Amino acid sequence: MSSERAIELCKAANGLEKVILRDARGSSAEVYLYGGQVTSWKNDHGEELLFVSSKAIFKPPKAIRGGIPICFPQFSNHGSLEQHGFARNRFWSIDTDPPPLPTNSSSQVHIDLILRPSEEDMKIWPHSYEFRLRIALGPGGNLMLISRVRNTNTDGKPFTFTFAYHTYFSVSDISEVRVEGLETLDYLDNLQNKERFTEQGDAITFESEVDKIYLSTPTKIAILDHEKKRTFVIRKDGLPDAVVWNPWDKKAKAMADFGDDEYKHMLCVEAAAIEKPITLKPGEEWRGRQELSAVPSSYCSGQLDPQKVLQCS
Ligand SMILES: O=P(O)(O)OC[C@H]1O[C@@H](O)[C@H](O)[C@@H](O)[C@@H]1O
Repeated sequence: MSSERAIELCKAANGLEKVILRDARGSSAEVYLYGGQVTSWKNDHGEELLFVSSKAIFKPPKAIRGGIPICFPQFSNHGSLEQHGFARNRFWSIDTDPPPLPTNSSSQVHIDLILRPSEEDMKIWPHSYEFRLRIALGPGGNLMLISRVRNTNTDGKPFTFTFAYHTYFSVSDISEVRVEGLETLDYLDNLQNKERFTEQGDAITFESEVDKIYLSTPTKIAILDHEKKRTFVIRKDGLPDAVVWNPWDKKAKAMADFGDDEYKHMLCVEAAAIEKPITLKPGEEWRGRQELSAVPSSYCSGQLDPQKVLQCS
């Protein structure tokens, strides 16, 4: 753990343990050890940037509805495991002595978590692994997540997995939101038997349920919230795909842990590795990194490059 004063471990809902990170300028993040899940990210004005449902159930075995669930070792129902794998409803531990990372994130306020399989887990996914997750508050209050998955099998066997940072962004009104960086890309539509389509030229806007896996996406994606005059920028490495999900009204009503109207105030854009699953031989390690920033923005229609969106703020 870095700088003790900036990190607090406390008991939260239902006795679950939560780590709070605070940087010198007042940005903060909260992480539940249950799920290794970020449940809050606030800017230096104390504004919440992530969505967590008012109906979220903070109790195992249900995953927490909102924040940044970790989907591992399976995204969605792309395999025989439970939906989105099991990492999001396991208890992670604080990793007090993680191997160094070749980034400068160790100088920032950060916490390292680790997940290893239990004997029960080995029955459903018979592989030995170490999943290390670093959560850091970077310059300007950026939220960085770095995942490292290592194959520690002693039987010589490789394993294969899919992965997503299932980030729920808080938005003012979904009808006023547009996503830039995914136009003209191919996607698999989960609402149409995972059939493959090509997105048309315009930035993506929302007027009904959406559940798409965009393939081979750029490393930067922007979410423009017109009403809030805020732009989220997602930067990602090792995560070629991006899922865009909003349940809209009917699915919202069908989810017990989600308010009927809450779909208006959230959008999931999920940095992911799905189409080409990751295979690791014993001793090999995979790394997947996501950095989120939130900046004030004016409405810049048709800017395909998120960097330009930043420049015109
Ligand atoms: O309800 P869950 O298991 O958290 O999943 C929520 C959604 O997660 C998205 O990532 C999937 O693409 C959707 O198909 C799914 O409905």
